[in-house]
Amino acid sequence: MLRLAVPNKGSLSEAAQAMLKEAGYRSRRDSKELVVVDDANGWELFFLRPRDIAVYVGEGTLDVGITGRDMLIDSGAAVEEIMPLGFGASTFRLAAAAGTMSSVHDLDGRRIATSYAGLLDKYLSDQGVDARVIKLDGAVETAIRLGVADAVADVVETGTTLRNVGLEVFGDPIMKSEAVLIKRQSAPDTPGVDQLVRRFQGVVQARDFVMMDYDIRAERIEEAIALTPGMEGPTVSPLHREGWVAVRAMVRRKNHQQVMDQLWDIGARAILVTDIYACRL
Ligand SMILES: Nc1ncnc2c1ncn2[C@@H]1O[C@H](COP(=O)(O)OP(=O)(O)OP(=O)(O)O)[C@@H](O)[C@H]1O
Ligand SMILES: O=P(O)(O)OC[C@H]1O[C@H](OP(=O)(O)OP(=O)(O)O)[C@H](O)[C@@H]1O
Ligand SMILES: [Mg+2]
Repeated sequence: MLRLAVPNKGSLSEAAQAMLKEAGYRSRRDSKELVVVDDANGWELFFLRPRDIAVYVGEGTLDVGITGRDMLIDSGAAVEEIMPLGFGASTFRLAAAAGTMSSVHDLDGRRIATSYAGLLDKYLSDQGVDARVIKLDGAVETAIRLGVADAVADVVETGTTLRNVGLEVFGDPIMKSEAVLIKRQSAPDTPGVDQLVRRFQGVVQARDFVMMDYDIRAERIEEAIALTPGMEGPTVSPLHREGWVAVRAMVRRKNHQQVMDQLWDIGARAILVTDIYACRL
């Protein structure tokens, strides 16, 4: 049996379980279940804190894990990224009371609160800044108000948490993160892990693309193919109506409305867009 680590709580937990389910793996019945055996696929799933996952995988006790890229870097564990998973996007940033700081160099000799001390230490030394890092477990935004720190370094997604306590980001973003699949550094490829990666890639692609079907006059087909080139090339089939063809192609979800506008302008009609339930490209 291969072993996969899945976040048991926090921002990545639900999305990671949804991905496993879509990829055909068992998920847990309730949030108190810490180990799930998926006999059909030959995997044991371990539900662990996202922060600990890189450590377990780095020690070689688990084959692969799902965690945040920021947590991977923060852990300093001997792990490497196999693939990004397309959820849990966030940016790791510096913040301070509005108008008080403008660059990382303003932090020289100051105190910075964070729950990502490994990541912050590395950034400060790369930037040649000598500051004191105060390691906290969470809710670090409050540390400034309570006089424990002059600035914070934390995950920002919508910015709501910072705004609520009157803080503002400053300096360059430290890093962009998202959920990633990880393995131990230079661990050999195994068929079971390759299969999991292919399934996850299928889920990411099924979410990224839609299927587009439309009818168009045969003489406009080259223009249409330029707009919807598909993967290996679109499927073009004859229509019962003389001089018309039907086209079927995968299109990036985020562009699909623009593509529909452009197809309409060159005379395409009966344009249909459907979700892709699963795929292997
Ligand atoms: N608001 C958010 N939006 C998107 N991703 C986030 C957000 N907060 C954290 N993350 C990401 O989720 C990952 C794990 O963070 P999370 O907050 O779940 O862990 P934690 O702080 O250890 O757990 P908890 O918050 O339950 O104590 C990190 O990679 C982080 O970048
Ligand atoms: O920009 P926003 O959308 O407001 O999200 C960012 C917040 O989300 C996370 O907190 P979490 O809920 O994980 O609590 P924690 O600080 O205890 O980890 C993170 O630490 C920020 O506080
Ligand atoms: Mg958190």
